[in-house]
Amino acid sequence: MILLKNIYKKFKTSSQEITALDDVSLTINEGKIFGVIGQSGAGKSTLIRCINLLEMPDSGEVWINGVNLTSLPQAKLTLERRKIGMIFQHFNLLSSRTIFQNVAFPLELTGTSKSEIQSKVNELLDLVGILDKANEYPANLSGGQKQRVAIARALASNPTVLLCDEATSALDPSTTKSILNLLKEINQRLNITIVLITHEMEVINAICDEVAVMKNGKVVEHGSVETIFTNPKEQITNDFIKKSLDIELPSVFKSKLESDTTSDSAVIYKISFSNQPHYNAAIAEIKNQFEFTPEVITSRIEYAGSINYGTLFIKIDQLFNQETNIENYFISNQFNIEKIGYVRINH
Ligand SMILES: Nc1ncnc2c1ncn2[C@@H]1O[C@H](COP(=O)(O)OP(=O)(O)OP(=O)(O)O)[C@@H](O)[C@H]1O
Repeated sequence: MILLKNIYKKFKTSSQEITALDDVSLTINEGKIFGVIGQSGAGKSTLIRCINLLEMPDSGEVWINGVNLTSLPQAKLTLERRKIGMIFQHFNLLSSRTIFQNVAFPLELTGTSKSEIQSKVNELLDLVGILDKANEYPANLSGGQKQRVAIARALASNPTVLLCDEATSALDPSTTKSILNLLKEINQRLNITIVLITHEMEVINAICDEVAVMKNGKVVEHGSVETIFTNPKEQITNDFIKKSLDIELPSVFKSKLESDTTSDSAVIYKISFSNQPHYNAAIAEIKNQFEFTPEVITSRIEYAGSINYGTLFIKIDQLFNQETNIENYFISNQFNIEKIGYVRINH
């Protein structure tokens, strides 16, 4: 378990004093994947760096598995730090060492025997899926492969905690997905507690059990991902959720969008919902009640645990005179519905 108690951290520059962490307290339970989200400058990096004391808090305590790291003398702290692995946005690999030698590095520092290093590094490279790259240099690897090496290196000292500092921010969406899947697999197979920081709710949604939202150096809201997604209390949390779900009206409709209705117009609505039956059920019920089926132009549904979130655009031809009924149907069934504009049917 990781316990942060009343952590404060200020930075002084020549012109100002910045409060990066302002009385942050958090409990991160063993074996969980805990995400910290916030905008740039919110204090996420400072927070994660305070967990392994790469950054020393001005005051407050950091406890890991019952040990108060903030009270330890340097030599003992060095030993405790070995139980905390860390990976970074830009991988931080040693360019003059092969992949094997990069992963072996922390083991060499602790005086591990050559034969032990050989078997441990091979085991780790196999775990992260790049055993075949053992003799390559980092320059010859893709971003995703480099992050796999960094993960293997971070696991070399058998840590109980893995800190991930924007570990997927430099990766494309499909590589991000594969690295997040790998982190989830490691969490489950090795029971390692993972703390990750990100500015994307999709990352939280993909693998985290719990989330803390940071703003101006404070944790403004935290809880299980399901609870936060279902019932966000802060505007900033709402904004992150919305941003992660947002879809655009396809350009073919956008270019024809008008603000006023005409005799041959169809209305375009944007509809959003959470924790609801699939929108297909609503469309089927509308067809049943009003003998008219709205056209779904585009849609997106995501899940946070068992809670779904969806956004869709629909088009309703005004000729059938059903748009008010349909609007009311969505409103009374707890969907948010917003009229975006009109498109002419015959243009
Ligand atoms: N070494 C430093 N010296 C001075 N100011 C710093 C230092 N490190 C961080 N800060 C300041 O502390 C605040 C919090 O920074 P931090 O890097 O923790 O935020 P962040 O949420 O991780 O942002 P980002 O997503 O942009 O990395 C910012 O205002 C930043 O400018």
